Amino acid sequence: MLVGDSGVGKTCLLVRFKDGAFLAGTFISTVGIDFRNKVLDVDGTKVKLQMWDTAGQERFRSVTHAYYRDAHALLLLYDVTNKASFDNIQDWLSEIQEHAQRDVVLMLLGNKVDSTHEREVKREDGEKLAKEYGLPFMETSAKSGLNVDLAFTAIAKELKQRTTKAPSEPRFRLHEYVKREGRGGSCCRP
Ligand SMILES: Nc1nc2c(ncn2[C@@H]2O[C@H](COP(=O)(O)OP(=O)(O)OP(=O)(O)O)[C@@H](O)[C@H]2O)c(=O)[nH]1
Repeated sequence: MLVGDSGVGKTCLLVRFKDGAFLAGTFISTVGIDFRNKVLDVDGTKVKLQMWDTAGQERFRSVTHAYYRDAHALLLLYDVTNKASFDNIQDWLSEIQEHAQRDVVLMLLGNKVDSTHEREVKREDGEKLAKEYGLPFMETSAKSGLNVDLAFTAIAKELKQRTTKAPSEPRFRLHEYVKREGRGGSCCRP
């Protein structure tokens, strides 16, 4: 499930992952909740991800609350060009604590990293916040595609392990995987 303020790029991130395209142009806010499926090959196993795209607008909050309970993983997004969306992360974390399952997989993403000139949130600030809450963190761009597949693949690997891991299999380590595989945030032309 993707959560975060309105306009941070949740729908675009999902569309980039699902269809490999960027939704440029007019911003159409999600109403309530929407979902898309994608089947991934994770180390030889087919994993079907059902991805719920929530509305960031305050007025839909009660609708999205109802979905937290069933979510296995949450991608919490802010927009690196919008400081307010970053400042609101703490409030989102409180919501998550209140409504989501205790063992939900949670990842923090700073999106729109392609907009280098408009950046208002430094990468280090994202890293610091993530560290404070013990969250895996990456900067992404739905526009350039930076780290988008990686974020969803990491989640899929973690979820697959939680359901099917044999005792003899090595443990998948989400934090380490994201740190190792994630690419730098301020490069990459669209
Ligand atoms: N430059 C840039 N723009 C982006 C990126 N992702 C989204 N946008 C733009 O940001 C605006 C909002 O994107 P959405 O994906 O609709 O935002 P949302 O978080 O789903 O918004 P709600 O549905 O209201 O919660 C759109 O105009 C997008 O084109 C990105 O990675 N880079």
